Amino acid sequence: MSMTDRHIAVIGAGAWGTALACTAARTGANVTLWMRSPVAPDVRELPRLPGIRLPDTVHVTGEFPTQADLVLLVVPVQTARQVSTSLEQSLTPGIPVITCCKGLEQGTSLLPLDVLAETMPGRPTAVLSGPNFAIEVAQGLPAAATLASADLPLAQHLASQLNSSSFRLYASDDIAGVQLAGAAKNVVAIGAGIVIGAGLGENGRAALITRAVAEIARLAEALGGRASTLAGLSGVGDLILTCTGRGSRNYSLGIELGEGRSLTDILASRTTVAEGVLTAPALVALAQSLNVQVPIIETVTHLLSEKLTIDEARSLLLDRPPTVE
Ligand SMILES: NC(=O)C1=CN([C@@H]2O[C@H](COP(=O)(O)OP(=O)(O)OC[C@H]3O[C@@H](n4cnc5c(N)ncnc54)[C@H](O)[C@@H]3O)[C@@H](O)[C@H]2O)C=CC1
Ligand SMILES: O=C(CO)COP(=O)(O)O
Repeated sequence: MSMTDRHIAVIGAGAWGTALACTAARTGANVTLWMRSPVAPDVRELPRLPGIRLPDTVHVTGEFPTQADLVLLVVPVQTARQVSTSLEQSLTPGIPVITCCKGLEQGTSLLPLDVLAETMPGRPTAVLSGPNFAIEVAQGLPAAATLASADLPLAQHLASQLNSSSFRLYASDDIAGVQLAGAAKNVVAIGAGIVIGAGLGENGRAALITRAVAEIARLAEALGGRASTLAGLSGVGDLILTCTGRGSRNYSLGIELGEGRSLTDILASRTTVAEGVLTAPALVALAQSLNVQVPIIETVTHLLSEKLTIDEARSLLLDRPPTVE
């Protein structure tokens, strides 16, 4: 099959789905982009990424695909169960689905691939995660990400299908580590934003990010993942981007919280998803069930639910007994 005979289906036309449709089109594939409220076929600019013109080989549709070479699921993680359940009814068995969601399901604390194992049993699946602001990927600026599957040859095949000269993909088989890193970095980014918004300084932010790596690595290992994954694109890579880049919705939400705005006010003024807000309590529940200590993630969760003030949170983290690194 030539590269141009391929069909990549993208489910979800938010910022990230729109960007992934653009990068998939750059591989030479034909792309269908599923939208809840589809626009007319001649509309070439979508609301979540204004200023980005969709390539001619991207076709926007309101119909789920029945056939494709691979499918990217790019919806907010809290809707992954509902959307994948509907998708499963039309998609031919055996077609691989790659989740691009970053977060844990509220209530169950399940990682996206565990949700798909329930809604799409038996289907080959993988996860895509890395330091990737949608707008830059859509513009074709250089970026890289990890594509992980429990089946490494499948991960390598899928990575080769999405790889291009602007979007470089690395294969992995550490699905627990990659998914957990992608979920947790959103919570850590809220914490990093709070540090900056409250004027606590860049030293504090660097310390918070670094100690969070240790926390996430412990959790990843408890779930059967590898601590070394945290040194990769889905770990430190995405923490660097999301905990320092003003383009991050989670980090900017944290900054506003640190400046004293209430979570309710901030969320009311936004239309885009900040996955860390609902993932934070789900991560705490997961850590408790695995008996893993996650003081930073727990503190951010308490700040979000206003169980702690910023002053109390600062004391709680800094007054912990000294330990070895
Ligand atoms: N924006 C980014 O730079 C990146 C986002 N991600 C992840 O991708 C996922 C999606 O994020 P974005 O595209 O940025 O979100 P977004 O906030 O830009 O858009 C979300 C989209 O999902 C749709 N949607 C909401 N509820 C739905 C439902 N019940 N059924 C179907 N569609 C529904 C909305 O209409 C909207 O188009 C998140 O898990 C995010 O963490 C990952 C990497 C980069
Ligand atoms: O996942 C992202 C970058 O890798 C996007 O981060 P935000 O969801 O915080 O904007």
